[in-house]
Amino acid sequence: MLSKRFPVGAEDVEGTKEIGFLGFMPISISKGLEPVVWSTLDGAIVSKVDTLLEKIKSQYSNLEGLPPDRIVPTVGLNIGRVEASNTKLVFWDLGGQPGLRSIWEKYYEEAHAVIYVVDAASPSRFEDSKSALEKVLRHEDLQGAPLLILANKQDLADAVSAEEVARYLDLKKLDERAYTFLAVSSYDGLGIKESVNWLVDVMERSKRTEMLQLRAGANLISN
Ligand SMILES: Nc1nc2c(ncn2[C@@H]2O[C@H](COP(=O)(O)OP(=O)(O)OP(=O)(O)O)[C@@H](O)[C@H]2O)c(=O)[nH]1
Ligand SMILES: [Mg+2]
Repeated sequence: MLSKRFPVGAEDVEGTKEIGFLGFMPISISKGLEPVVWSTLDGAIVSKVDTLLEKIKSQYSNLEGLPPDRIVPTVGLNIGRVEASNTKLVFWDLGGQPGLRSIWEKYYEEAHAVIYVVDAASPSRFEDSKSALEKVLRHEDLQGAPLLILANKQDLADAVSAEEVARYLDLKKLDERAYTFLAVSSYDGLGIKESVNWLVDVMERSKRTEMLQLRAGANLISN
């Protein structure tokens, strides 16, 4: 279904179910600098998606993930493929810097679920996280998509809990989609398996997954 628009597609692996695609919607701000300015590599860049994706990949394969000091801010798109609970997952990691957020919506239509990563150790950025996420959720192409919000960086002493992130984000009108807030650390792996399990479970039961699979089948037939 994706192959026309994206270089990534769903390949079949024997014994696995194709469950689909997840949008990683990171928030990352370059403190007033132009987003594509690479000098923001000094740690001013905020949230932690590549690091998280590498951790997920290493937990679900025998391969070592990239070490955090080799990870640079995402300017285009990173793709991670993982097999968990006999289910094949494809993660799209999109850059979170403000100037890059406009490309997120190109991926909404075909996303089965959304993971939104918040830097739980940076409360000063919660307001921006909240407004960017509200915009994501208002988009009609993401209707009914399950939402996993991760309070990342739990290895840091000043990180707030998932409950506190939930309170700060104070999301309204989420009742039509499955969602949850979970605490994770992309450094030590806390909460990662629980997060992936939640996603797989919810996606398997989601009407949106059903709708996307039907549409993919119809596209195959018409081609
Ligand atoms: N302490 C701690 N630092 C983290 C964690 N996850 C990521 N970082 C650090 O946060 C910085 C940014 O991480 P990235 O993974 O590049 O974040 P990103 O959201 O992909 O950033 P963009 O690609 O710019 O959207 C890096 O310095 C990481 O090492 C974590 O769980 N704990
Ligand atoms: Mg990134």
